Amino acid sequence: MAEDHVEQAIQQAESVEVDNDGLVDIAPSFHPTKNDGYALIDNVSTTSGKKKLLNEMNLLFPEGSVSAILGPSGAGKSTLLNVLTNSLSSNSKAVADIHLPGHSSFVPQDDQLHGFFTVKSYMNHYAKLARVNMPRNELDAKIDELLKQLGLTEQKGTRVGDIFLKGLSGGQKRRLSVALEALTDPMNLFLDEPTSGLDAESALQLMEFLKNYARGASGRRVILTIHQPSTFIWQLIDNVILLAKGKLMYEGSRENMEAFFAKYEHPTPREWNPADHYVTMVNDEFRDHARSVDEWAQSYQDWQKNHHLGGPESSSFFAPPKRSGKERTTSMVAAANKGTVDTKRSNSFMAVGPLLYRYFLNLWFNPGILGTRIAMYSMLALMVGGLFWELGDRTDYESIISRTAVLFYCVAFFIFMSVAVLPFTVMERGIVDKEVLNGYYHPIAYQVAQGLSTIPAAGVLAGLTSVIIVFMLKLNDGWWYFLNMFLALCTAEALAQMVSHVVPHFVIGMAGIAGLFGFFMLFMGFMVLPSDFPYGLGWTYDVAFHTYSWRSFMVTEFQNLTFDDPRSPFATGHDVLKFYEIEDVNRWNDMIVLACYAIAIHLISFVVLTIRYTFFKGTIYSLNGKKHAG
Ligand SMILES: Nc1ncnc2c1ncn2[C@@H]1O[C@H](COP(=O)(O)OP(=O)(O)OP(=O)(O)O)[C@@H](O)[C@H]1O
Repeated sequence: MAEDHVEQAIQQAESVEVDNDGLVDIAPSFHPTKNDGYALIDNVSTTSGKKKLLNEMNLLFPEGSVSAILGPSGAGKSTLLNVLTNSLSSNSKAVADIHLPGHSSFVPQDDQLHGFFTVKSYMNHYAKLARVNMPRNELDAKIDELLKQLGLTEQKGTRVGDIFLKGLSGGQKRRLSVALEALTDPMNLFLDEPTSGLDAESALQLMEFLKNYARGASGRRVILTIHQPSTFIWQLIDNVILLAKGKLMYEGSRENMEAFFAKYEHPTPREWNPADHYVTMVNDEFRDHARSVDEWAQSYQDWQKNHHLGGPESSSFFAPPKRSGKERTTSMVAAANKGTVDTKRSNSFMAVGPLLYRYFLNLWFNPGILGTRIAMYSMLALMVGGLFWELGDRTDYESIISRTAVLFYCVAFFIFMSVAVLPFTVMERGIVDKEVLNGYYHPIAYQVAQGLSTIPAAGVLAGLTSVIIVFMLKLNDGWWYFLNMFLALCTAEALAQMVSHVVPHFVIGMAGIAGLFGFFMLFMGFMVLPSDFPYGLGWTYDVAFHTYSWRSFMVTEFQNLTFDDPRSPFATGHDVLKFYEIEDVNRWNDMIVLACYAIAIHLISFVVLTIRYTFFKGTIYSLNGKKHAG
């Protein structure tokens, strides 16, 4: 019985037809055309060159096909996907020529989504981000159709959900991630493990959607990694790239794969899932099989010389496309006539508007960002108000100490609380990474939106604390108090955002920013007078932005006061300011310094983000030694 099976498979392998221009028809549903993509990989390694992540391989991504990158854990699937999407990590490099014409979109494995959007409003948001140029009714119809195909029609009004509010299930989130990218009809749709975590029916529906998507217009292709395709899903894959230990085990039509394994005496037992069989046969990490990974790699080299168009030995790899009615399936021909969505994305700066809108929604719906801080600031301002009730009416000695203590607290604590924005910007980074990679906007557009979005938040918090504290304590010049607190918060948030762009985890970011604020508090001129700074540390007084805020608070409060307490060494507020060596301070100058400080930090953030997204990733060199563009 098994022998029959082997015989049948070998016959299938050997029955491939060679046509009169010398090209090989390897399977009826796999016909390269001029739109086919390819990747000629020489090698992928760590930057030190010590570890080879992928060996030499030539891969073909036929037009209209679903290509699956398959292999055991650690085979190099993600590395290959990263090479194809030009998103290699900074400690790796590649030498490869990649030709995947048209716009590409990548759907990462972990769904990078904001929780406050509903399914429909998220689709609309992405249409705006990508600047889809389509009449409203057509866009609505397209969104409805996509949601229908992905089984999300009933969830149209459901929120995505987050840690605060349960929303879509994991599988629904995955399908939404696909719908968001499919909305703008990328030519190359990449997906990392799109079916992991989905139930059998959802996974099948998603794969059917992807297959139809690939066939949906000429020049499209879907490239995905997959761990364990079910038997149903396996039938929907057109093209397979099987990897093990960074080596190519098989590349080509799925339909011809059985013939390859049968030829080398490993046909799939009838009751087995073929994908499981192939992946198991090339996995020698746990136990030895009859053939080692190297032997399989060599077998494939031998095989492709005779059976594959894309082999390195094949002069037809770059041959002109073979086009005839017979060569393309009916669905592909029909699809070729369909248009694709007109978008104006490509790192557009116009995305600032939709990004800003998204930030405001985030502020409004995400209690962790603004709600908790409003509660904390109000509660503490009320406590300060209660403790120092009507302090402004007092002219005794203790009131001088109380005033300086309160003003120190306002600068130190309220600014310190800005650290709360950091976790949310770090957590959002995955979303931004995905959107920048997919070309929705330039990182600078993101930074501008982020910077602008801090203004209303800082305004609300500064307004709230100013009203409560100035009113309850009867402090001088409420407007000055507000302006000072507002600019100090803007600067602190800019700093927290900048730190969030560089730290690997928000805990490290919070520790870093807490340390920085602690440093600034020490050197702002309250704990140590500027003239008492140890030699060589004078610059810290000017660098700490707390300095400008604190001394402006002090000048605003003390400048016109007189004290009638004989115990007080200070007869006037001016004497107090003189003691702190800030009697000549010009508040306007300090406010300008604070504003410039915030702007300078945002400018540094531009540079940091540009480096992060442009230079801080693995380089792909072309086979002739040049750097890969984009
Ligand atoms: N930048 C790197 N530096 C060092 N080793 C790396 C780097 N990137 C990947 N590797 C190693 O290369 C191998 C392939 O990794 P990759 O993530 O591509 O595998 P995978 O097939 O996607 O695995 P899985 O299915 O488990 O996600 C692994 O052994 C991994 O440790």
